[in-house]
Amino acid sequence: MKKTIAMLPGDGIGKEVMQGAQEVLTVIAEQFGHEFIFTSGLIGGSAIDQRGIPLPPETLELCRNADALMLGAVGGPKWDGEPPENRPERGLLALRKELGLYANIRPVKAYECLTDHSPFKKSVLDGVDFVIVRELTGGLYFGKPSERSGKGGAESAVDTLFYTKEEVRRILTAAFEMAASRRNKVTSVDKANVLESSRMWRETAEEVKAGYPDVELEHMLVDNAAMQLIKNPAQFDVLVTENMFGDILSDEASVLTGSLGMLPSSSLSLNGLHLYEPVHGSAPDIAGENKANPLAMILSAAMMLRTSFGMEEEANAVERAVQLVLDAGKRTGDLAFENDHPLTTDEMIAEIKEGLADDNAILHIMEAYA
Ligand SMILES: NC(=O)C1=CN([C@@H]2O[C@H](COP(=O)(O)OP(=O)(O)OC[C@H]3O[C@@H](n4cnc5c(N)ncnc54)[C@H](O)[C@@H]3O)[C@@H](O)[C@H]2O)C=CC1
Ligand SMILES: CC(C)CC(=O)C(=O)O
Ligand SMILES: [Mg+2]
Repeated sequence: MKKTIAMLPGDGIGKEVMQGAQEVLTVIAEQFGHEFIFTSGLIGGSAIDQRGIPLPPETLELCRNADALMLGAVGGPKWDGEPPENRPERGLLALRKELGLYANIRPVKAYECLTDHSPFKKSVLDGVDFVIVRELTGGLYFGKPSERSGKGGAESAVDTLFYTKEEVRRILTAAFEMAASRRNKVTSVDKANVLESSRMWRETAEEVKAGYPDVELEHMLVDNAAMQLIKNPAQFDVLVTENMFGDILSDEASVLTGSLGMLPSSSLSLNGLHLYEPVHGSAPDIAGENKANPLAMILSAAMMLRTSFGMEEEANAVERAVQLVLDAGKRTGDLAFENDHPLTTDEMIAEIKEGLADDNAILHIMEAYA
C-alpha cells in the first residue's frame, strides 16, 4: 500500500520521538512491502520561529493532502512570552479544530513488566485496560469569551465552557461505539452537580445510551473519577469526558503505566483524516538530551497503522516489538531505577527496530514449520 504521512514534529522532545516513529514506520514499510511517503510540516514554537505563526497555512495544506498525520508535541518556555493568540499550543488547538479532530482516544494499559516502575501496588494494576475518550474540539479550550479585562485591582479574566448538544452527542456516540467493541461499559465523567454544560452532557449520555441496550452507562463526577482512577482503575472500560477533564485525567492515568512517556493517542475526525500523537508534551526539562521515552510516539504510529490504514498485522508487529523490548528489561530514564543504566532515546529506537527484526524472524520460523 502507498500512503502519505504528514509528520509534524513540533518542539522539544517532539522532534526526538518523531524520529523514532519515522524509523519504525520505515522498517514496517520494508518488511511488509508498503510505500510510506513522509512529508514534514512546521507547527508550534518551531513554526513561530521560522514563519512567525504557530500554524502556517502550508502546514494545514500538507495535512489535508496526507492520508494520516503524526504530531510530536508543541510548546516550551521560549515561547511563553508570546501573546495568547500566537502561543505554540494555539497551533495545535487550531489544527484540531480545522481538521475536525473531535475524538481523542487515549488507551491506558498497564504492562506487567512495568508494574514495579509504577508507584501503585501490583494488586491495583491487575486488569487495568481502559480507554479515555476525550472531547477535543470544544469545551473550555475553545469557548468564547476567553480574555482578560480591566487593570490593577479591577482586573478580571474569563474562559467559557461551551458545548452544543450535537458536539456532546457525537463524542458520546464514539464512546458507546468503542465500548460495544470492548467490555460494554461507559463511564461518563462530568461535574453535573455544579455545571449546566455537565447537566446537558448527562442527559445526552442517557439519550445515546438508549441506542446501545447492551452497554452499561454510569455517571461519575470528575473529582470522584480522579480518585477512582488511582483507587480502583480496573473498574473502567471506556471513560468519556469533556476536553479539559480528559486532558487532566489522562496525564493522571499515565502513572498507572509507569510513565507519561508510555501513553499514545489518536485524534479522530468524521472524514477519515486522523492525527496520532503521544499524550505527553514537549518536556522542556529533558529536551535535547536524548533522554525522552519514544514509546508513546511509536505506539501512536501503531494506532495509525491499525486505524487509518487497516494494517492490523503491521500494528501488532510494532506493539509486539515494544513488548519484547520492555520484557527484556530495556528502559529509558523515565522508567529506570536509580542504579540502572537507562537507554537513550536513540538506543530505545534502535532496540525497537531490532525487536521488529526479531519478531519477523520468529514469524518466518513459525511459517517454515507450519
Ligand atoms: N500535545 C502537546 O503538544 C502538549 C504540549 N504540552 C506543552 O509542553 C510543554 C511542557 O509541558 P509540561 O507540563 O512540562 O508537560 P510534559 O508532558 O511536556 O512533561 C511533564 C513531565 O513528564 C516528563 N515526560 C513527558 N514526556 C516524556 C517522555 N516521552 N519521556 C520521558 N519523560 C517525559 C517530562 O520530562 C516532565 O517531567 C508546555 O509548553 C505545554 O503547553 C503539554 C502537553 C501536551
Ligand atoms: C493544547 C495542548 C497543549 C493540551 C494538552 O495538554 C493535550 O492535548 O494533552
Ligand atoms: Mg495534556
